[in-house]
Amino acid sequence: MNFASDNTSGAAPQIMAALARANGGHQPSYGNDPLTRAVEARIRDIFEAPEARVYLVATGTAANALSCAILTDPWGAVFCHRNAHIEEDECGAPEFYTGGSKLVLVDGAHARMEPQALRRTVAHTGRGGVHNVQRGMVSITNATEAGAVYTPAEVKALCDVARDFHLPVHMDGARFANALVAAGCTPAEMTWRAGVDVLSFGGTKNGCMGVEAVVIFDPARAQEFELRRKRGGHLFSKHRFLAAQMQAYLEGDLWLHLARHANVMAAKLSEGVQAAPGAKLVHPTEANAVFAAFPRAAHVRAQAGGAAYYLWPFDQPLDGPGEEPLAARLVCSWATTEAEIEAFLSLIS
Ligand SMILES: Cc1ncc(COP(=O)(O)O)c(C=O)c1O
Ligand SMILES: C[C@@H](O)[C@H](N)C(=O)O
Repeated sequence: MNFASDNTSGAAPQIMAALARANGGHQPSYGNDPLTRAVEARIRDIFEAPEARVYLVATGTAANALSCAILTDPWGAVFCHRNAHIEEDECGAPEFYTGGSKLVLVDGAHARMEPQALRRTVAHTGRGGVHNVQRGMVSITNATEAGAVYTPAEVKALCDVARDFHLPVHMDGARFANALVAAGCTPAEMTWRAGVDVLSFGGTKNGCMGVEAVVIFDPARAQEFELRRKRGGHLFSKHRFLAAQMQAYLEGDLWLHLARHANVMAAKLSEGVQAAPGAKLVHPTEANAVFAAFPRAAHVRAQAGGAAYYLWPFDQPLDGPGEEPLAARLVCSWATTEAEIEAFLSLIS
């Protein structure tokens, strides 16, 4: 029973088979191979964006930090939610790769930025001239760090605020497939049609071994990304192995099938947890993660029974003071089974 993260799942068999198939003979390096060309074209097709530029990297943090670096000056603010991954879990990589941009935090329920809160925060920034950081860019996470999903209309509402201040928008889509399946829209509707300029299109959490695609909808921004990717040490020399994963991921809509499975498992788990004694959701279950509080005794039984998961927030101890129920983050993936869910529910009920 592993609900610790979708990062703990293995790679889907189709991905591993694709890696083995791609391992024959010699291929041009650094992304000059035919497989990479094919994947770039496929992604432009999926996003209905023939002018988009596509770049593969191996981690979501690299995708996010390099995306921020082409969207803001070092003296610019990166407006993001206070629980954004780029704020809480990337060890300052966005600040590092941008040359020192300041992350300016915005509130909103379920780690979704609230448009008026964004507007107020941006309006307040940079009014003191050289004495203040300037307005730089906006970064949205979809699905969010609290398992919620922005609809295209909600993405557009934030992008409209950004546009009013002439700011570009990045989307951290480490779980983009989960958000897309949940929202039931097209990739274009969830991104550039809503006003997103650059997308970190995740594959790793959703069944790949390690690949993320940065999709840059304005080709004028591409050259700088190419230089920053190489300079940052994120240009894979045996690039065919990133491309092979991404090609298999997109083949036959595998990416959507894997995400749908994870979301369905999370919905099943969420329903079961809510029926458990003393349990309640702390965030809505909209994608592949369940955020719920349940009694400490249930946590003790679950962990003694072999369930792997994190308390939420991550750093609180199970044996700390107090009697109130403790919250947990329970993440489902392409590999989650109904048997795992039934076993977990039996332990907490
Ligand atoms: C929302 C979100 N964005 C970005 C990342 C970064 O991905 P990576 O750990 O591959 O750097 C993660 C990691 O799980 C994540 O949860
Ligand atoms: C660091 C942790 O948040 C990781 N990104 C995960 O979602 O599991």
